[in-house]
Amino acid sequence: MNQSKEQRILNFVLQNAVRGDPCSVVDTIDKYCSQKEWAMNVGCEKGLILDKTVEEIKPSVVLELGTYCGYSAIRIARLLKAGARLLTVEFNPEFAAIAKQMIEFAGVQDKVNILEGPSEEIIPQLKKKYEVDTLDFVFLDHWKDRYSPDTILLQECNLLRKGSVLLADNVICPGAPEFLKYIRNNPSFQCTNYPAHLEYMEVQDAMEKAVFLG
Ligand SMILES: C[C@H](C[C@H]1O[C@@H](n2cnc3c(N)ncnc32)[C@H](O)[C@@H]1O)NC(=O)c1cc(-c2ccc(F)cc2)cc(O)c1O
Ligand SMILES: [Mg+2]
Repeated sequence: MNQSKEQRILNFVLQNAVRGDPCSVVDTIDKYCSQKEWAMNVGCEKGLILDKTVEEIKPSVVLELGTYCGYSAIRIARLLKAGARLLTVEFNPEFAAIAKQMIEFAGVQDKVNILEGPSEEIIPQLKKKYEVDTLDFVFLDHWKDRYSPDTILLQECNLLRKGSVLLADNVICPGAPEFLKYIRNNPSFQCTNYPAHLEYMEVQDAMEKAVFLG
């Protein structure tokens, strides 16, 4: 049974990155995906925008929607202060299994909890089952047509507080037009656009930051 692309990425990391060194895992994934096989990690250019946002907020509780292989979970977790935690949601069991191994190899497993299932089911469980009060930072990187319904769901579940920050990947490519329309016309959010490129490609993309005003 031939391996999946995600398994090949994991194997390349296990053989070439430094165990316990999150930066080397991130760099090794970028090396593989830029030189051998493209994959939908946020990548290094947009990854820097993600890093800066995390460093600015210094969040205690982070939610990521769309774990994939764990690349952005590792990027975020490596910057979290002691005691801070990342909850990352992935509904594809194969991807969740790859991400678990990637996160453990990077040595950030104590800060990361992978929640397997669809975001629309997990979000309503965050308060009771995962003991979340409110979220300081949310990284949206799952199905692009889920961005706005899940942003509404986060508000309905009282998971956002004044100052909570959302950061959405791919608002240009593949695109999240409904999300942009919703969030930019909503007086409860202060939006900023960060033009960039699709990971590992010279295709226009962008990230959108939205601060919840309460
Ligand atoms: C959606 C994926 C990322 C992951 O999200 C999980 N997922 C989904 N919906 C849910 C849910 N409702 N709940 C939990 N998990 C969920 C899934 O299983 C993937 O692992 N990301 C993308 O599709 C994606 C695609 C591109 C892309 C760009 C140009 C192209 F020509 C082709 C593809 C770039 C990117 O940067 C992406 O991020
Ligand atoms: Mg993405």
